[in-house]
Amino acid sequence: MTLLSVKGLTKNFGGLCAVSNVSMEIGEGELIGLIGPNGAGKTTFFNLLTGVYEPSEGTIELNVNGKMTDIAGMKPYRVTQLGLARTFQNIRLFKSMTAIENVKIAMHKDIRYGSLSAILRLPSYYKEEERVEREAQELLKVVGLYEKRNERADNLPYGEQRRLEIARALAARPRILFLDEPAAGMNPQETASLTQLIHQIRNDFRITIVLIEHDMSLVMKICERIYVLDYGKCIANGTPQEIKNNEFVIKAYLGEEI
Ligand SMILES: Nc1ncnc2c1ncn2[C@@H]1O[C@H](COP(=O)(O)OP(=O)(O)OP(=O)(O)O)[C@@H](O)[C@H]1O
Repeated sequence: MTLLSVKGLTKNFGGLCAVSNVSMEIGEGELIGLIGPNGAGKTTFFNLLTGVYEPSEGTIELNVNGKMTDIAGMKPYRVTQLGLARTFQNIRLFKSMTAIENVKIAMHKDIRYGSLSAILRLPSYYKEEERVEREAQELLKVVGLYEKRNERADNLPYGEQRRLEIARALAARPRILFLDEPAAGMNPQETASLTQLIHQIRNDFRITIVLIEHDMSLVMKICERIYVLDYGKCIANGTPQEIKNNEFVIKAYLGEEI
């Protein structure tokens, strides 16, 4: 089943065409890689899908209860409500909050008590707070940060901050998770364990994942399909094997190992 359908997506910044006529079909449960040299337009593409930018041209349709719905230009909070969550290339945690507070704050959209219950501290308030606490703890276990749940986010090593961002994105119960360079700044061991984690999340949470990544070992190991951007254009898409052998891709990465 098609979950997200992107057609002819284009974004111009003045005279620069950062994303040019890109189309992409994403099926439910797929794990898709988006690669390309620096400045190819990958983050801009994510920003268009998650409502940060309005497209200059093109359509973005999300399957909402079986109906393809145009989400292009919708506000980011609305896009999140419809089931798209993301992490950022430059980590955006609440630095002075603890790990668990960072996860809990992302659950606000489905908190089930009213403001009156909160002010009067009614039983429904405590019950709901317990549920949120329990779910946040479970998510921290998934990403391997349960023991560090009470540490401030900015005291965590870089690799753990990236994992915390993933837990926070999962707290929004997404249908599609967009990961922007999740392995950036990680050493080879951290990257290997992150690779496993992403695979496990896709299988356990039964969600669709699209990731931007420069680490080819990660991309080639877990992505079922890969799209390649170069100067804003999609120059190839296919299985990891097809991408490895694609002459346009080899040219775009001239001299680099794919
Ligand atoms: N808000 C903006 N205003 C003007 N130009 C922008 C803006 N955002 C991105 N660009 C330009 O658009 C092009 C694509 O940038 P983008 O960040 O999407 O590339 P990328 O593939 O994610 O790169 P990297 O791998 O280095 O993160 C670049 O030339 C960038 O300078």
